[in-house]
Amino acid sequence: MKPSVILYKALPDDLLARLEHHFTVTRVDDLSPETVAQHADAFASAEGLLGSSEKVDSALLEKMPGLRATSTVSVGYDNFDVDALTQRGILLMHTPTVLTETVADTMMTLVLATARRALEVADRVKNGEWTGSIGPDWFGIDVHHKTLGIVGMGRIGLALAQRAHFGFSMPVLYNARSHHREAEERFNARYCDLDTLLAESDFVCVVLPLTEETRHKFGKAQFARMKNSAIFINAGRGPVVDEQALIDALKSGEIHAAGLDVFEQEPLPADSELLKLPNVVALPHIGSATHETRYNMAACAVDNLIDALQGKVEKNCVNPQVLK
Ligand SMILES: NC(=O)C1=CN([C@@H]2O[C@H](COP(=O)(O)OP(=O)(O)OC[C@H]3O[C@@H](n4cnc5c(N)ncnc54)[C@H](OP(=O)(O)O)[C@@H]3O)[C@@H](O)[C@H]2O)C=CC1
Ligand SMILES: O=CC(=O)O
Repeated sequence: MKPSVILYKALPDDLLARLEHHFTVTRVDDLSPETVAQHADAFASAEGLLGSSEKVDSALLEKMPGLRATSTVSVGYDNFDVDALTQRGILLMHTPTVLTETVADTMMTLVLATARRALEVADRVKNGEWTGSIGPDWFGIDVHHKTLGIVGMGRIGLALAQRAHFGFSMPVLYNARSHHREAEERFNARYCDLDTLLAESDFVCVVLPLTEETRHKFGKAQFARMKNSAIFINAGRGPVVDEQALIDALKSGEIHAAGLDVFEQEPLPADSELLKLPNVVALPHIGSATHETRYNMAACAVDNLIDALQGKVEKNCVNPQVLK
């Protein structure tokens, strides 16, 4: 008999067929208690779980006593209680690498859009305000040759450094828990403590995972250390930033602008003060959202689950200690 799997995300037809070739698949809309109760037998017998953007915690795991592997269609895994999974001997698989270049492109989009005020002035054109030669109140600031600070020099940070160094001749500063020789040798990146990076960067680009150490790592004190001309970019996770402190810093002129792909609450509430600020570019968490990359992530997640349930895990495992 094929192992049973719960699927809580829509997949392209060919990938669904691949999954169904290996497993008996129960498709659900979400992992809410109501959905779990409605499909109680399927959850109770499931050996695998595949999807994204839903909390997987102890309460859910209680309902899934046969679970052996979870596979998320994302690289970030802050929605998962990793300790609870590991204690129960359940593998957690994720999708690093396949989305790296696309997310770095998104970050560069935010750098350019904020610096050149692309959305703001495009709106003026649409509103019929381009009625003569534009003046300095339409101007932006240069990106090329400015200093770009990267907080989180992992896979995506490295791809961002490549773009900044080769594409825009930008000096690159970085901060992470450890030194990254590849970034230093290939992109001339300079390791800094966080305070130095904040003080010296024209663009502060954050691409950190959400953990207990990174939650609210950026607050009033960090924005105060930045230049008044600094532009703050966040494509890691919203709660890495104290959003109210960011709003205050933007309103008071402590920093110049912000480009954000992630927020403390997603979707961003329509009444968020961020949406009222002309110096904010807010994107709806589209870091990896291209047709090609989202397909590749889904394919990776399907293959990861097949590998995990067949005992063939060689990569993409968050808690490999379960295998020992
Ligand atoms: N907006 C979007 O759509 C997307 C957002 N993301 C987010 O980006 C994150 C990073 O992805 P990726 O680059 O692949 O991950 P990596 O694991 O490759 O990189 C993470 C980096 O963060 C650093 N880091 C972690 N904790 C700390 C800390 N406490 N202090 C300083 N640095 C720290 C790591 O340091 P060290 O190298 O020293 O270990 C590493 O350099 C994901 O976890 C996810 O949250 C990812 C994809 C899309
Ligand atoms: O936010 C997206 C991810 O893959 O993590």
